[in-house]
Amino acid sequence: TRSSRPQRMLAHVKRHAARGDPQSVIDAIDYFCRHKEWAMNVGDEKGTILDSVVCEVSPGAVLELGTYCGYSTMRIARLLAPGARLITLEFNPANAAVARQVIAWAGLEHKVQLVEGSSGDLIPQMREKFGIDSFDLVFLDHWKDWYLPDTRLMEELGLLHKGSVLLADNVICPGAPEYLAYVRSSPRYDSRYFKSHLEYTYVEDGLEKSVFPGASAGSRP
Ligand SMILES: O=C(NC/C=C/[C@H]1O[C@@H](n2cnc3cncnc32)[C@H](O)[C@@H]1O)c1cc([N+](=O)[O-])cc(O)c1O
Ligand SMILES: [Mg+2]
Repeated sequence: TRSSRPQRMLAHVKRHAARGDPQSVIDAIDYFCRHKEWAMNVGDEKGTILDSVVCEVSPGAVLELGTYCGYSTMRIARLLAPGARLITLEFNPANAAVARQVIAWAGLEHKVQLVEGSSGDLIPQMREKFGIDSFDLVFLDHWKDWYLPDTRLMEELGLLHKGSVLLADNVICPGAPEYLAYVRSSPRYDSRYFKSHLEYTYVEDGLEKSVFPGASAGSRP
């Protein structure tokens, strides 16, 4: 059967990127998506915003929702301090298989825990199965109408602490209107929009960075 776009992307990485060199893998994927086949990686322009937030937070524990081919997984993992942990969730086994190989080609597999399954099922298992108490940074890039329910789930499970940062891709295109309305209106978040463009295009898109000031915020005085 015909190969998939993620498989063709992986083949391009193996042909053009140097093993153990995350930047060359990132650059190869950006080249592939810009000049051969568009794909829904966060991309280079929004990627630099992602990088700056990761460096600012310098997280000990990161959760990524929606691995896809592992592009943003690599962007985050390459900036993590020794001992910091990145857990990334992906429910499509074919995408997970490609992502594992992309992450391994970059030599970042020891920094990443790629877990196959749906966020709704796996988020409640973070403590018992992965020994995670709370996340310093969450990157939301999975199905857009799951951003809000998964955020509510993380709140209810106490997986966000004072200062935890939620960074959401695509809040304009394709858009996550309910999520955006929630984080921008809730007294529980200090939210800021980073204007950019949809990956590899001139269409407007952006990232929303929302800091969780703590469960006490927004409660009755
Ligand atoms: O639709 C988009 N992203 C959805 C991402 C989906 C990826 O996350 C997984 N997933 C989904 N819910 C999941 C729940 N749990 C685990 N993995 C999950 C899917 O198996 C897929 O690998 C998108 C679309 C455009 N676009 O221009 O159209 C641009 C973008 O940047 C995008 O991110
Ligand atoms: Mg996206």
